[in-house]
Amino acid sequence: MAQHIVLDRVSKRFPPARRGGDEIVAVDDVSLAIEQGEIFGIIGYSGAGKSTLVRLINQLEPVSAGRITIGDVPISELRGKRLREQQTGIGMIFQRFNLLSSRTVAGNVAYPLEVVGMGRAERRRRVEELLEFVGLAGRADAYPEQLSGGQQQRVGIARALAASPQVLLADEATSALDPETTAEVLDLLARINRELGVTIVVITHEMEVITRIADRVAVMEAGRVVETGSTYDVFTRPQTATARRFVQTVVRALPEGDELQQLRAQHEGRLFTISFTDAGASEARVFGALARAGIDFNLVHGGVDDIQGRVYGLLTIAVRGDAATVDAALAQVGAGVTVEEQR
Ligand SMILES: Nc1ncnc2c1ncn2[C@@H]1O[C@H](COP(=O)(O)OP(=O)(O)OP(=O)(O)O)[C@@H](O)[C@H]1O
Repeated sequence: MAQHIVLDRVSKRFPPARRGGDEIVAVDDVSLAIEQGEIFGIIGYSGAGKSTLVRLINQLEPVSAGRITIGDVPISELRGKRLREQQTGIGMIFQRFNLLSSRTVAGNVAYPLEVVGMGRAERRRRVEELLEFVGLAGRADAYPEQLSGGQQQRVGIARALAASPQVLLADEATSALDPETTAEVLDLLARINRELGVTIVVITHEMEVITRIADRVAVMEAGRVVETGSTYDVFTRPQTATARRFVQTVVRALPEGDELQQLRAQHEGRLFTISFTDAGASEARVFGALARAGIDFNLVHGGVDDIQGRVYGLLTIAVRGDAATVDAALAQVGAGVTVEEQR
């Protein structure tokens, strides 16, 4: 796939909050290549620099160092009219929707089209088409306050798509929504990506957003990108402590410390952890091998997760029976499933 948004050693520094204080390095020497047509997630703790990074991509903030290109346009080097032209090719949606309360739904969606000077009749057609696309065809004359949060975000999305952008930036776009509405908005973003081929960058602290729609993910910490990879790889094999902490909130982790002690106290026998990815293997092979050998076991921890539609299993079982028989049975399990004893 072609590279679409490329950050080359980008930094953003803000002046110190107080006189004599330290300069704030919000983004610190970040290099990143986001591919054409992918959904790219950015995660990290509050203050890690995610919002700043996104504001650099659309140049709401100038970079302090480095270079950003979108397609073949060096956007970080443009100013004035040429920058504004490029910015219309980048849509943005926000956590708080940022709609104009004095304008109707149609008026909000039309706003960016008025700014670029599109004529009234064409504008009307485009607004209709956009509202249809986001599933709000009947609500053109409503005011934002008459809509649910999910509907307001769909207006925000229609407005962001108005100028047919090639890039859509979503800054915590579902963080103010309930789980059901979040799922609807994520489905809409996935559809925009699939049907319109728009490259989407999502910043979020909600890991479900990433496992549901992001093809790849970057983990930020203190202004730096500390880890990047496919969502599946980062979530099944996190390399940094920060990534591990995020991943564990959605993907079941191995029992450790107190939890492991408790499992030992509650269950007789040896504890084994079974892990497998989506290469056609599953826990059924382990269960089958134990059952055939007449070995008694039960599932005590973990489960099977879905990451971007792919399976990841990490489960712990307590196994009772003669040690040699258990070892022999587990030796039969074969490739694709890893079985490890928790000692
Ligand atoms: N305009 C600004 N002036 C000064 N400091 C800023 C400005 N914008 C951001 N910062 C600082 O830069 C750092 C990164 O902030 P940023 O908002 O990008 O982080 P974030 O990861 O998006 O966090 P959150 O999820 O809380 O928004 C923080 O220390 C923040 O206080």
